[in-house]
Amino acid sequence: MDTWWLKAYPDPAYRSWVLQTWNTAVEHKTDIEPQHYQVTCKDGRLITMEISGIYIDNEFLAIFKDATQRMEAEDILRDMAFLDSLTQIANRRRFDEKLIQEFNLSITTNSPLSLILIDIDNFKQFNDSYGHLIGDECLLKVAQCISTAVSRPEDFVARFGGEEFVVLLPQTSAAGACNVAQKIQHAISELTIIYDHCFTNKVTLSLGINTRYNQCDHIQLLDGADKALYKAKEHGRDCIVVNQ
Ligand SMILES: Nc1nc2c(ncn2[C@@H]2O[C@H](COP(=O)(O)OP(=O)(O)OP(=O)(O)O)[C@@H](O)[C@H]2O)c(=O)[nH]1
Repeated sequence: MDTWWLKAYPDPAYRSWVLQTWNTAVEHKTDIEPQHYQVTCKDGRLITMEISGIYIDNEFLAIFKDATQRMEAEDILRDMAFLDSLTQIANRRRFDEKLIQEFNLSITTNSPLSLILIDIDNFKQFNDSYGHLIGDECLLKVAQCISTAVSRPEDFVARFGGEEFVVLLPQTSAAGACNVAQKIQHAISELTIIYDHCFTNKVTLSLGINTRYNQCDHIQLLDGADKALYKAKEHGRDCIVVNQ
């Protein structure tokens, strides 16, 4: 049995936590609620077991279920619910959740929070010239460019809808957000999309920035970025505007 414990739970800290959970249940003669444990198989594979225990007349009945496949399926479903299938970045639903989380965190920690709303310029014309498939490829490449330009782990990129993207920048002032917006513009200026063996016209973006200010709520934060984006379009596109 000791050898089994060593093999199934090679990490000493994790093994001691699992043992403690089980020993406590045995001591208190209580059932063990189903929990997931990472168990190492004989061949070294790591699987997730759902393990529960029922205490019956001084005996303990342990129930082991391999939950690996179910959890993988759940991961896929979660990804499908929160990932945009075309661009493989977070979707609008995920962004809406994240915005509220980060907004509340920025109030609690009294730190700045900036948001960049991005729209591909004249995308209707792009689709009309090259077709929807190349349009879709363009959206995927723009999403990749934005994600690569945004480097800090806490920064968050999502497809806002259609040809619009959004970047959420925790702990970032308006000046910092401008730097990120410039990096995105630079990355896009180097973007190439091939149509019929030739490069398509250059893709450009309009970007609107807003930073959380006192008394504003998360809707106003988004609304301010939208107003700035509208101004960027009015100013002739391919530019960055900060909401004042
Ligand atoms: N290929 C493709 N096109 C999309 C997708 N979502 C939105 N679009 C297209 O994006 C275009 C957006 O057009 P408009 O809202 O007129 O904006 P625009 O042409 O970019 O003009 P400005 O924003 O003013 O620069 C429309 O033609 C939509 O059909 C998509 O998933 N794939």
